[in-house]
Amino acid sequence: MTRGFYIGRFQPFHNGHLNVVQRIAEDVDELVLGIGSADDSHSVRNPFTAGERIMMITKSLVDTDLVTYAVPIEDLERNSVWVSHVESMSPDFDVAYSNNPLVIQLFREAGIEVRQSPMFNRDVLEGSEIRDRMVDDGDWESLVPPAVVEVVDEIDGLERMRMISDTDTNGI
Ligand SMILES: Nc1ncnc2c1ncn2[C@@H]1O[C@H](COP(=O)(O)OP(=O)(O)OP(=O)(O)O)[C@@H](O)[C@H]1O
Ligand SMILES: NC(=O)c1ccc[n+]([C@@H]2O[C@H](COP(=O)(O)O)[C@@H](O)[C@H]2O)c1
Repeated sequence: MTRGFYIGRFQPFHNGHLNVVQRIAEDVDELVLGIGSADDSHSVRNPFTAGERIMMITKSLVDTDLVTYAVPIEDLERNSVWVSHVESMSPDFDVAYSNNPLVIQLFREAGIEVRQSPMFNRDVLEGSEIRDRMVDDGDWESLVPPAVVEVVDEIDGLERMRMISDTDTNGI
């Protein structure tokens, strides 16, 4: 039995992340999704809470043939102890998945195998691009799983993002 660990901020969980999970499912029996920067929300880069991201991920993966766990991981001031922090919060895992250079470095220094995945449609499947479209009334719905659209609707997420964006722009 192999268990993987895939870390991201998932702001929001999009079709690029879904493709990565589907690819990882070919390698492992179980997957922990680490919800990074779990302590941040209501900001331009991190509009959604950890709980809201858990809803997006859990509902999006309900039909995936993989046992998954979503685990919130708060940020720390000290990179040197971040891997221990992750391990203290997560079910044990055998291999980590990330394309983030700092994450790769920290896991490798701790002796944990890291696998990178190819980027899918990165010109549009990128959190910042999708968040911009959500604020600007562009087409974002086609870039995320349908369950994410439902969650954003349930929490009135677009209204929140526009408020945050206005506040940020006006410096209030
Ligand atoms: N389109 C994609 N294809 C494959 N991997 C992706 C894609 N988008 C993001 N990833 C990877 O998923 C992990 C988590 O990414 P993250 O949650 O930061 O999303 P992001 O799209 O890069 O968002 P942001 O623009 O907010 O940083 C990272 O390792 C990232 O490289
Ligand atoms: N010191 C730390 O708290 C630390 C170190 C490395 C990565 N992280 C987090 O891991 C996540 C990595 O995800 P992304 O690949 O989506 O950036 C982010 O939430 C990032 O803040 C935190």
